Amino acid sequence: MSKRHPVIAVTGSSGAGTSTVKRAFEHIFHRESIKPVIIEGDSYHRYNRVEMKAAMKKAAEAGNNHFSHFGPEANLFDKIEETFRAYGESGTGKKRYYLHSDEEAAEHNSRLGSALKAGEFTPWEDIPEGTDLLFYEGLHGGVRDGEIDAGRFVDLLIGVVPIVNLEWIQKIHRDKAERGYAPEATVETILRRMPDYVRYITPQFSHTDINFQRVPLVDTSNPFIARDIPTPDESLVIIRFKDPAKFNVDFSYLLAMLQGSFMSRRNDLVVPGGKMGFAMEIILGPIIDRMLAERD
Ligand SMILES: Nc1ncnc2c1ncn2[C@@H]1O[C@H](COP(=O)(O)OP(=O)(O)OP(=O)(O)O)[C@@H](O)[C@H]1O
Ligand SMILES: O=C(CO)[C@H](O)[C@H](O)COP(=O)(O)O
Repeated sequence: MSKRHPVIAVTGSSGAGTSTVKRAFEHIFHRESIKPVIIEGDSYHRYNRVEMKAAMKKAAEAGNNHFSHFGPEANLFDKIEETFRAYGESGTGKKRYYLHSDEEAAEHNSRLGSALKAGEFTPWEDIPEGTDLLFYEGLHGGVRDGEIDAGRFVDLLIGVVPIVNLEWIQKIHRDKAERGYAPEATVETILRRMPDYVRYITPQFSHTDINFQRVPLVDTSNPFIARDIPTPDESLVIIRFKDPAKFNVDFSYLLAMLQGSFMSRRNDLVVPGGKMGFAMEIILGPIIDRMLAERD
């Protein structure tokens, strides 16, 4: 655990909503004049898009149809752990980006003067000096694999976990709207990733400090034909604290502030979906403030 250089990680499956939660954090950082270095989990993929296709084909020829972006073969788990450790020790490290789309490629090409294409990585760059904290958002912020345990160097580990039907609806919609993938292709991806999902994604949520689990209140029985993502008002969010005392969580205060909220278990607070952003601000803002105030 670091005090001088705190590390915060938001971890969740593809389509879970970690990018959406990142935006809530960005509001907190902006309002509190906090200078983060933001690390995107997809930058720790092992292969670019062309290489990944070739690696999947090779694995399939050897009888493995489950080679996926969720597992250790297609990611640099050791580098995630090393980045958290190095930043925690010295506030330094390297970062890069995986360019999902032409828009993202254009943005980085104009910054770097490069001609990178969608599906490629930017070169590794030094993390700028003088940042207040490292903020990771992606698939594997708390991943464990053999000797690797990325979460041991994380000061605040947050899980973003809609129930799985909702996660798939969100993934299918986002992949179509923002990444141009047909729903059938996304369903194939979900199927291919399932063994790694169970082995490497879900176990993280037993080690997270706080989980945000969105639960729809409308029928999502067949996520593969759903036309719309249930709206915030059509959902509840279960917020589960692993150890409320660790972060001085005051449930009475939260219940009073969050109209319509209730406790469903000793550590589980339920809030209306539309209040998720507000709940994040009043829960996470003070935790981050304290983390920064306690820096030695
Ligand atoms: N709380 C929410 N309410 C309504 N829609 C949401 C919510 N969270 C996420 N979504 C929607 O779900 C889709 C996926 O969300 P997002 O892009 O944040 O996922 P992600 O976890 O970052 O995925 P990836 O890791 O693959 O980039 C988006 O269309 C987003 O608008
Ligand atoms: O969201 C993802 C993982 O979080 C993507 O599936 C992954 O980054 C690969 O992207 P693509 O298949 O578009 O190259």
